[in-house]
Amino acid sequence: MNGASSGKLNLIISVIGKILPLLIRIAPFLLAAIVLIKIIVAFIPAGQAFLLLKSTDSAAAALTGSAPWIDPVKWLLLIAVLSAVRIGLEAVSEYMSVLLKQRFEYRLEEMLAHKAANIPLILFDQADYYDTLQRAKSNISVRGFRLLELILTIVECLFTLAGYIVLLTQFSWLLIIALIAGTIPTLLVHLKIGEWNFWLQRYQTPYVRRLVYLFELLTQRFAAKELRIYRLAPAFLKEWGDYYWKNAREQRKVDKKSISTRSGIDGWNTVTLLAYSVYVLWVCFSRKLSLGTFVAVSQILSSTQAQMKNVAYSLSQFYEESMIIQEFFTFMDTEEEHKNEDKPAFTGKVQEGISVNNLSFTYPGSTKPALNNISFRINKNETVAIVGENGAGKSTLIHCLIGLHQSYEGSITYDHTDLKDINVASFRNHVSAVFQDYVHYHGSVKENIGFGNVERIDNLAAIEAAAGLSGAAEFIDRLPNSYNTQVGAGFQNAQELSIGQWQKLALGRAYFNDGSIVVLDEPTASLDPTTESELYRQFHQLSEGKVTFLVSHRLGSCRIADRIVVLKQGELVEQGTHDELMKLGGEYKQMYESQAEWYLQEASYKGA
Ligand SMILES: Nc1ncnc2c1ncn2[C@@H]1O[C@H](COP(=O)(O)OP(=O)(O)OP(=O)(O)O)[C@@H](O)[C@H]1O
Repeated sequence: MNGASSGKLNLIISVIGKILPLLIRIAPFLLAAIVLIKIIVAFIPAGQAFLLLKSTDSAAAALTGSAPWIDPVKWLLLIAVLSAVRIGLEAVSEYMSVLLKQRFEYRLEEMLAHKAANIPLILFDQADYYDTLQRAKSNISVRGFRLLELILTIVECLFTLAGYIVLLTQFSWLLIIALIAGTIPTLLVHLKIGEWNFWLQRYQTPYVRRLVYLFELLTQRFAAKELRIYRLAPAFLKEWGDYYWKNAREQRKVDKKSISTRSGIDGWNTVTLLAYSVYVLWVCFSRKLSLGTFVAVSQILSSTQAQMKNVAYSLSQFYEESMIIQEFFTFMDTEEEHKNEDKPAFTGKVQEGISVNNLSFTYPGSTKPALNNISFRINKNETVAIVGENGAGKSTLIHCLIGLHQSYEGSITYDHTDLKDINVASFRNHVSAVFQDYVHYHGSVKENIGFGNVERIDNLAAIEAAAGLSGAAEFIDRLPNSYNTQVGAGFQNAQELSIGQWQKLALGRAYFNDGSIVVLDEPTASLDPTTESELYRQFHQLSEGKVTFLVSHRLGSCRIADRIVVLKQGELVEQGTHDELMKLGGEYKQMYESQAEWYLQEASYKGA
């Protein structure tokens, strides 16, 4: 066996080795019953071929008057009984397959979703991750079950072939060897075709993702406004069409090659069948065998060739599917976030302070660090404002501080424990966050706030209190079903909210969570001035007795912070209180004054 074939075989064996144990764990009895039925059904054609021989011979005898006419009828009746048994067993096995399929599909999708929820956040920023995920999830459940169907088809065909071969041993060994040898080209050709299709799919993954993205731009709500205002639809449609036809052209090329190769091999099979038939005729003639033998062997011949072709085709399909399923298992091998389950739990509250020492972080694939050698300290119960121009590294710093990015250099210590030595789940239990890109949960208002702490999600009084603090209560009371109103466009009977209202719900989540570490990354970007002022007025309610990280471009709001950290191109350039930084006359003062200037100009313009 050459290297390429052993590689194919290894792949097939390795995939079977992963899929079968999974199936056995999910539904051992169902699987066993289906396999048993397939094996019984597999022997029926050989039995029918034998009965055909008997019925043909007894019909020939009845026609010459040497046997009663009822003899062939008995044999024909038995053939019909076998057909009925086959139909009944196949129906039972089909229904069992539906049951098995549901369990199997559920398990594969559950594994995929569980993995995606536990991999490092950083992977979500990498194209490679999306390509692997796209390949892993592309109809994974359907494909997974298809593998099982193919295994069962191959098993059934092999048993049917075994039955035929037992019958043929009585006739000619040479014919058996010729039949097996004649199948090898068919098998190789189908494997090759499977390989062509797989590599095409693999190569096209990024283009297919682009296609899907463009189609979503054209059809989904998030881009609908800009598409109309900037009249972008024709350009996107053209790009979508270009990608569509690029992929289609490549697929056509592979299909053309596959069809012509397949036709060639079908031609070869026709020629070999003719040769086998002539040989059978010659054997029957020279050994003076009965007409029934000739008819039965001829039927076995064409059935054997069809079954062998089926095995070859199923094997090639299996190989193609195996290569795709392999992507699923590759994805399942992705290393998960460090959970530090064996490490001590977080104390629940910062008792002394947090130290950031020489913290650096570089995004994968990037040559420039997003954070470069940053050091500062935060005391207990302090509010720290992190400011800086766009792209300075504020969000990245926050993600490191709360352990969402784990692959940083340097250290972050909470009291005297390194963040990397704290049990992650216990730490996250105490973090409340409003991220810049907070989520719009398409569900009820109650859930949108309650997701801040799912363990207390049924505590409506606490949810209402959180909504009161975040400024959401007022608009919630005006909603048709108050806290039970379904929100988020695109679902039946759901009401869409304004961006500011969504942000108030996100703030409500943070209030409801009541963690001792609070992250507010642009928490008021979409709030109206009155709500924003109110939020900062009652800021102590959110931050009292806690450590709060606040990112805001509205520098006026940073005055409530005990400490301000100024970032520039990933480096910490200044830190201190508002007054200290104003006195320093550096980056912060310049930013603050350029913003204040605008308000002053506005005031003088109004006064004029
Ligand atoms: N996923 C990513 N992959 C590579 N580089 C990234 C990624 N996310 C951010 N960056 C880069 O890291 C730097 C810091 O980004 P970050 O989002 O932390 O800035 P920021 O100060 O929060 O900006 P803004 O004020 O615009 O929100 C930027 O140069 C940005 O281009």
